Amino acid sequence: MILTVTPNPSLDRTYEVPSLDRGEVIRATGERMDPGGKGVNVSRAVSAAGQRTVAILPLGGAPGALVADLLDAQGIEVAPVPIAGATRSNIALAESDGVLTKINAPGPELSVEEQELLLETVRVQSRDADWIACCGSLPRGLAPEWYAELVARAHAAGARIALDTSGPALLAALRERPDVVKPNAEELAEAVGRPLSTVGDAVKAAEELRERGARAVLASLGADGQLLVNDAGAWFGSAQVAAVRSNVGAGDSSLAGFLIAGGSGPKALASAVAHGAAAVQLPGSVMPTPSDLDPAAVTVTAEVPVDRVLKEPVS
Ligand SMILES: O=P(O)(O)OC[C@@]1(O)O[C@H](CO)[C@@H](O)[C@@H]1O
Repeated sequence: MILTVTPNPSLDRTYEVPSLDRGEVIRATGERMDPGGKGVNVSRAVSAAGQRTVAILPLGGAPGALVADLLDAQGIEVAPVPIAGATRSNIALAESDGVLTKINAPGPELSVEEQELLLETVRVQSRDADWIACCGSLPRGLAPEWYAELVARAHAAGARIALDTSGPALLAALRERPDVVKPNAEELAEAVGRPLSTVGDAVKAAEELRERGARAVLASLGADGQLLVNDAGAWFGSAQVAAVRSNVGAGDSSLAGFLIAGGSGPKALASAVAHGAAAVQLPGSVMPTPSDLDPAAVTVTAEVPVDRVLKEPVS
């Protein structure tokens, strides 16, 4: 079973607009609502793959009730933590030329009691978890060390941890040796405090995260592909993608692909790449089902193209 923890979930609202004109009233040509937050998306992708998952998330207010309804409609098992504040709504503005602008709200503040209940819910649910995926930003009230605490507790209970977060929360958690961390290129560059211009720069940054405690690093490099670095070596994976529709949730789909394929080694990387490539070709944060995957379009190699210049370098 893959357990996911999303401390700061969201009601994701996507508006399709012809173009973004600042200061103008913009009439949307389409809109959709998805239950969101990175761990929630991982659960949606795991469930779409036919594997068991439970999503732990604080839920409150009308947006929280909507998120619960949407997850229920998708058949996702949820362990909700009721909170007094209202779950945030995150907005995505998708322009017709494919450019997407996202506005992520800070989310509600969790009281000390709610934080405790969240940790207790993780403890109870983690009993039959093979993996616990801890994903996304922390809501107000949770200290940057919160994920570190969660990793320590989960390891003590014998579970493996996949962590997808950024900034101080990522850095603080490294010392507890998460089994895999999943930064994107920006998060990787931020973590090591230097720009990334080549695939080799990303390999060096991933090695540095391993030196600081991560057992494995699964880094998504956007259109360039994905990198897996662990104690056995480094692999690079990429896929042919016909047309990108939305990259919202693509990293979450990748992490789900990685975990459902065992969570280590090149086969899991190939599954991560296939899931990420399928997700970007679907609208909003729709997660792929097995029929959306095209494993034949995926290449994974141990000959990492270290000199390759990134299409989307991080300065
Ligand atoms: O603010 P965070 O927690 O970093 O990210 C939240 C979020 O952008 O991540 C998901 C896509 O990965 C969306 O469903 C959601 O809106």
